[in-house]
Amino acid sequence: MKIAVLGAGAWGTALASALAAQHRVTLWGRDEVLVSSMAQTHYNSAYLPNARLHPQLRFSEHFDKVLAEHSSANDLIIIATPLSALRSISHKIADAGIEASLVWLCKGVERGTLALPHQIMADVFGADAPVGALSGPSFAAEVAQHLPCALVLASSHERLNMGFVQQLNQSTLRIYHSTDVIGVEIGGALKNVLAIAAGVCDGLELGSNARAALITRGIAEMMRLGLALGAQPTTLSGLTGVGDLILTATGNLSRNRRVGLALGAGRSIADITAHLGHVAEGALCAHAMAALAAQHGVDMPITKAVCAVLDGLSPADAVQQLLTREASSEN
Ligand SMILES: NC(=O)C1=CN([C@@H]2O[C@H](COP(=O)(O)OP(=O)(O)OC[C@H]3O[C@@H](n4cnc5c(N)ncnc54)[C@H](O)[C@@H]3O)[C@@H](O)[C@H]2O)C=CC1
Ligand SMILES: O=C(CO)COP(=O)(O)O
Repeated sequence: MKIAVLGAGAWGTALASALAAQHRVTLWGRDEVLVSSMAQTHYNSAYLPNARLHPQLRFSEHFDKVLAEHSSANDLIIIATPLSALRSISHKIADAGIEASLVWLCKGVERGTLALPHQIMADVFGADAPVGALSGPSFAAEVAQHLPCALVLASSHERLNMGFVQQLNQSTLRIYHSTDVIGVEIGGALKNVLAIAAGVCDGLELGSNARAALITRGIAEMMRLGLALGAQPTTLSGLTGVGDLILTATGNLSRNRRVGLALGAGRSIADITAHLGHVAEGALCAHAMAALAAQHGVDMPITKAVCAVLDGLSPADAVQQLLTREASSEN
């Protein structure tokens, strides 16, 4: 299969390299200098410096040319930018009038509109377009080292749901299919916010009991919001929900967890993001997530606490506020 990956950050690069073992893959990046250096060295020095990229992986900085080469219904285009760029890059793809299927990797809720990624795509391409979300517990650095990883491709379109899933599966990359796009996207968006909370908890050295409690109560928030939006409980407890939360809340490769650790250690969010070098979607969408929950009348105390810390409340005070809420039933 011919695949174009648009966006040469950590995840786009790692996935493109993994898929290049079985497909003809072109990685598009907007930074000419980085693309040229990747083509010469087969390393992405800016976003994934320790992984040698697959020798068959192709590179390009020519957006229109890459789209023209992946314009048929048999081709797949994977959008690997942060959520903030999904709408603008999708409009550029729509302008090209191509028939390829589209998959996005970003996780989050759009600020302002409170749209999930699939709603952004429906705005741009219409409700019946062959599009889908690829999500799940997947640190880019591990996928780039060919370590095993399981993902979910969620789409309501037959072409993606069965056809492409079969073709994308390979020995170290197991891809399940799902039609529960909302469930997959809510889990992926919220786990980033909850990973910040877990990082804060560990940054404050509150112990393993506290972290287990926080993650479990985070799952309760994920279930409440997901169910209110029409997600299936089995999706929320699956790879893209609880699975990705376990990874991101406990694994130090997570940028969101590292944001939380640094907040817990007393650093400001402005200082942390200025030095992170990557996107931390949880920090960008925590307020939108809280607004979405409020819109649906869903109580999300941990998400609200993360928003308060991002707004400058001291992490210790945020923890005190969480712990001293009125007693309530667990369920
Ligand atoms: N890194 C990881 O392990 C995983 C990341 N994700 C998600 O994938 C998305 C991308 O993450 P990463 O690649 O890790 O981020 P990153 O911060 O490593 O790289 C972001 C890339 O997007 C590019 N970009 C930003 N705005 C753009 C625009 N308007 N047009 C074209 N390119 C643009 C940047 O130049 C950079 O190459 C995020 O939503 C993230 O949550 C999902 C699963 C795993
Ligand atoms: O989504 C991810 C793993 O599945 C990556 O998480 P971070 O963005 O926190 O690094």
